[in-house]
Amino acid sequence: MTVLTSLPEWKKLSEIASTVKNAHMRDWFAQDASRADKMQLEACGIFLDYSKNRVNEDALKGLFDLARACKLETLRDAMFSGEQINSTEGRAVLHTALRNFSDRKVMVDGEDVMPEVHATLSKIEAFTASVHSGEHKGYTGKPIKHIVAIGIGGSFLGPKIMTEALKPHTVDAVKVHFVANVDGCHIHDVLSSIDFEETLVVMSSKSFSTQETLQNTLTAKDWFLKSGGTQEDIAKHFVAVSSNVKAATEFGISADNIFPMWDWVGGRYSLWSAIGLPISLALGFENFKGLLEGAFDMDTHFTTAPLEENMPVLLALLGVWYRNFFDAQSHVLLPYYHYLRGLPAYVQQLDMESNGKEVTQEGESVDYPTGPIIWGSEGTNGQHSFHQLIHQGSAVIPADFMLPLNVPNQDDTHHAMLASNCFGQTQALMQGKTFEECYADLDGKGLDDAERKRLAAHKTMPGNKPSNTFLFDSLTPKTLGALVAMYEHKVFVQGVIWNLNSFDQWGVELGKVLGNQVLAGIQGEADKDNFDASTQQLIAKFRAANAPK
Ligand SMILES: O=P(O)(O)OC[C@H]1O[C@H](O)[C@H](O)[C@@H](O)[C@@H]1O
Repeated sequence: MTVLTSLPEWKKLSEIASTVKNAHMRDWFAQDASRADKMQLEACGIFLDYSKNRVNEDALKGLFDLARACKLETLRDAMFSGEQINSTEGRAVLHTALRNFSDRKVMVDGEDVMPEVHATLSKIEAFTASVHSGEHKGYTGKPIKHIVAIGIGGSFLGPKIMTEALKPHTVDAVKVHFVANVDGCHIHDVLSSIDFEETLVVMSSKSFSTQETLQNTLTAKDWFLKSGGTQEDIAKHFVAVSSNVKAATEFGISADNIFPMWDWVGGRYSLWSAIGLPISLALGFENFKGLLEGAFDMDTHFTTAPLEENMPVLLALLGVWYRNFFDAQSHVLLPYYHYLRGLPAYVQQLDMESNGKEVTQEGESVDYPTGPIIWGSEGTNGQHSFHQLIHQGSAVIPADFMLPLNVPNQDDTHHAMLASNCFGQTQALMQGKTFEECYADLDGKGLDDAERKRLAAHKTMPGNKPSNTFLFDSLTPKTLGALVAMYEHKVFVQGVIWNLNSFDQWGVELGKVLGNQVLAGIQGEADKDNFDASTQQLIAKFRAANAPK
């Protein structure tokens, strides 16, 4: 038995869960007219209605007791103060320092990192201004019109999805194109549509060793040189963001053109660092700063609000409740806002790369489920496809619905329909439709009783399906920053409860190593006996199809 499952708080929750499983939220709402009023929270411009969850007062109390038993507050403070909580890599975890607008010093190895953070922000601000004003010119004197942002994983998803979410704030001066996949089709499509004299490449790689990013940058460099640029002109057209300044300079990026980041910023937590440069270029520095300010507000809420009123803590505990006591295997995110459609993919990396682990901090196997599968897409589209499984499938799938109360260029009819679908879905999931209601609906349809019962069974929706609903005024940079930080802290809290190191990613690292070994096999530079029979067969097929004709 692990420490977690032997805690009395854990055992108590198991008992509470067995009672709660027999209750229906429909009845709770009928019995308590103030349920919705009691089960809501507001923080940093985000309103949360969590009343449509399968929790009563006992369950909530039990969950907060569990958080305290797991020393959540102590570990939270350890993260913020720069302790090396990433124990397998010996690193501090300080993405919160990147958006620290207080006077608080943040110490790493005895040194305050805030001056470096501020200097980098100033560099981003100045560079953004010089590109937007046309002061930074390409080597033929033309202003920059296109930014090709190359990166993958955390060096891609954050910048791309935040830029997309804040589309109404896009500047006219430049167009930002994101390239992640090593599939040559992607970079080809981008480069073939733009003029190299007006293009700036931003290469983002914390490690400066990621195959996809290096190759895409080499391809862009090759394109630039073949189009007519020279080696000396590269400085005006290529900049890099990396914590590995040595590798970046060796690659040919001039030292002045390197925006630094640090090993205490995890890849999936890096959009707040210079990895966010493409966001600043796409939206303007003030909007990038707005994101950071919103995240800082959420950090302040997370570190100061009592656990019972703490949004990330509450969300995390609800997630633990379903994952560990209701066997929920996944969690769905449903933004009812077209521009926020990428958020599920963003949170997918954040959550699954952080808590997709099965050993505890001490290296023991867990005896409880950990990180769920995160998925989702924009509403209302999903209603016409996968929502079926959320309504009537056999698994519990907790859902996060989110809706801005106002949108840019608002068409009131469209917007009212969007909202009504969002709210209607949460209502349908909670209430369901009983067999008796469905049976009654089939009265007078000329069916015999057996057929009427058979059809009613198919139409019955059990309900009792949990959801959170988030509302915000409109999706400003600040609100988005707060929303993303809220999910970051939710993931952190779950990592604390599950006693995981949420900040390494050894599974992904192995994939990178094996990918390079197989590449050597494909290029005929590795002994085939290095590979299992299946992989040998696949390599052979590929080599045959690509053999010189
Ligand atoms: O920024 P890079 O060093 O190129 O890394 C890019 C990505 O690589 C890996 O896949 C990691 O798991 C991600 O967390 C990281 O964001």
